[in-house]
Amino acid sequence: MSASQVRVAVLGATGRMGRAVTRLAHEGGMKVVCAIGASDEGRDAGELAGVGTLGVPVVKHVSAIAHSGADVVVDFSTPAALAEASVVCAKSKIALVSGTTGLNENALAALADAHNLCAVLWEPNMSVGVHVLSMLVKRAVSALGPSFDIELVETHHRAKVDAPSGTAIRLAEVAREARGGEFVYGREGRPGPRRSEEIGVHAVRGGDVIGDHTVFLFGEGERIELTHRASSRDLFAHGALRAARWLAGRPAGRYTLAEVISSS
Ligand SMILES: NC(=O)C1=CN([C@@H]2O[C@H](COP(=O)(O)OP(=O)(O)OC[C@H]3O[C@@H](n4cnc5c(N)ncnc54)[C@H](OP(=O)(O)O)[C@@H]3O)[C@@H](O)[C@H]2O)C=CC1
Ligand SMILES: O=C(O)C1=N[C@H](C(=O)O)C[C@H](O)C1
Repeated sequence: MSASQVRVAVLGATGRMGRAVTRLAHEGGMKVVCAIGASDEGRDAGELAGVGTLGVPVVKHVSAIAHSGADVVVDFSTPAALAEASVVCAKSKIALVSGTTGLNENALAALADAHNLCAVLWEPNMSVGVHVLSMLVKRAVSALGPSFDIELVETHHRAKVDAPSGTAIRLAEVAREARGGEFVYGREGRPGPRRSEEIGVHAVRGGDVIGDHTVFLFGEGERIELTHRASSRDLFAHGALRAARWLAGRPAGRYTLAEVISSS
């Protein structure tokens, strides 16, 4: 769909990502028709996002999506809110783009059910740069072979509630698919010498870091470090809105950012 035709419901509209999504959707000519947040009920979503009054008051209930006229929901919220939205989108046949991380079994099951009834795209990282990073990781891990040790370090702002980041888990999965292995989350005590099959995953939290990911590949006498650093949340919001434009109107199914990038 062209941007001006797409009607968007923003789930998590009062949050860091949701405000960026609302602002960039509006600036990009999309119509924000619904805004959901746990607080700030009744406040205008455009004012919260710094783009002036949009006439879209924040509502608390995810069920509002059903009657909003939205073509697509863009979600950056919590696993519980995403689980609820998956059910509403599935029933109402509304497309769902979600970047929420730290998903529990309930949210994963709700998303999996929704794939059968509406178009769903869930990605732990909506940036094109991280998409390319994961291709580089796959290639480097395969080329270097088992003599190189794989460790991942992610760094995020102090307010992040899940660890390790969804992106770090995805990158670790990419490495494991390339050559097998076993995830080790942090180390403490006396774990003994590192085993070659370990894929170490480590989370650092502090300040206002938007999101850094480094994949270390340690060999004898050399190492490779593949790093992505986000310096603005806008890149994630842009990626999610690009996906939303692409996904709106598509048949039920599970879609990926890779498909969006390769075809739009
Ligand atoms: N895939 C990607 O590219 C990215 C993913 N993320 C992920 O997105 C998620 C949100 O991140 P961020 O914006 O920083 O977090 P925030 O805490 O700033 O925002 C969370 C939003 O969810 C809302 N919310 C919480 N509970 C409910 C509920 N029960 N019903 C409706 N809304 C609810 C909050 O409302 P209120 O503020 O009113 O309490 C808020 O609007 C995280 O999982 C994060 O990891 C983040 C960046 C990029
Ligand atoms: O919570 C965040 O901020 C981010 N979360 C995502 C994740 O968990 O991977 C993506 C990004 O790094 C920012």
